[in-house]
Amino acid sequence: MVQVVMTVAGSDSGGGAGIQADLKTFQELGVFGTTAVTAITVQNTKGVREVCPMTPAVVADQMDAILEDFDVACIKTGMLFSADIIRAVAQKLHEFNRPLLVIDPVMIAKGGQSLLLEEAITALKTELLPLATIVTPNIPEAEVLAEMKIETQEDVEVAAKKLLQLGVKAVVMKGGHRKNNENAEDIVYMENGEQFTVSAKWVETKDTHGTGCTFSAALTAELAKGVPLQKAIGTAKQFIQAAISHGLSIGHGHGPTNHFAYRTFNEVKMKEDVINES
Ligand SMILES: Nc1ncnc2c1ncn2[C@@H]1O[C@H](COP(=O)(O)OP(=O)(O)OP(=O)(O)O)[C@@H](O)[C@H]1O
Ligand SMILES: Cc1ncc(COP(=O)(O)O)c(N)n1
Repeated sequence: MVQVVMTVAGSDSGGGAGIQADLKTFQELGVFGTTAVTAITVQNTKGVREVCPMTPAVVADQMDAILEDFDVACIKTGMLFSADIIRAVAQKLHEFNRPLLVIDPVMIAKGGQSLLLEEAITALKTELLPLATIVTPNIPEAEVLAEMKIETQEDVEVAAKKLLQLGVKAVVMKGGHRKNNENAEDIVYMENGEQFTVSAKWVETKDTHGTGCTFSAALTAELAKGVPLQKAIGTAKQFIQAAISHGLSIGHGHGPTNHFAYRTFNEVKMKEDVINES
């Protein structure tokens, strides 16, 4: 039976990030995607021109409609925009028995525009993160959530541990913003103290619009299928690596990643395992 997943995120009219990236990724990985739209963004590869948030009640109603009808195996959150929307989402998760939850703590678009109000950070930390199966911050997002500067490898670990203390079960510290990261390494910290890395090959490209959304959507799809966490993260890494390295080069700014590359270029799938135990 096909697994149903839901993304609670913003719409990207440019199609490379947000709800659109999530649905394309879900489709490619064989799960049935549903949505609760938190905001409409007027956006293309050159940036975000306008943000039009939904009311928290409409976000909650969309979640209700899906969760009372389908047996949703895994939910992911992306752009949540405001504290009120975050509270509405957290309340629905409690009401519907907290399914598996992937939180991509989206804060700032590649073009620099804010996708999360500053007033929402406390609600994200105190109301939503404690419900997470896994959270996937990039380095600037981890700095905000852990309230510290991240410069060294030790800083990455200290910040991850702070997030685990909020009640998150696992943290993927994504490496897309780390300097000299030629293995595109992401580091995963688990609540039981285990850690491992996933790595690939750094791709020199400007076409990275939606990398974080696509990675967390792939992870959501795999978890929904019952794949264990470590293997699910490995597949998500292969999916995003294929999507970046076969970038589409469309638009005039940061082009989108190629969501169908993982399926099309199966040499990537056959690559040796991306997981490195430490
Ligand atoms: N140029 C690149 N080459 C290879 N892998 C990359 C590259 N840029 C990002 N990645 C990988 O893509 C995934 C997403 O990481 P990234 O840090 O870019 O997320 P993000 O900043 O949240 O994305 P977004 O900007 O879309 O929100 C990670 O696995 C990261 O290692
Ligand atoms: C609706 C929405 N959600 C997420 C992102 C982040 O993606 P990026 O950092 O690549 O711009 C975005 N730009 N728009």
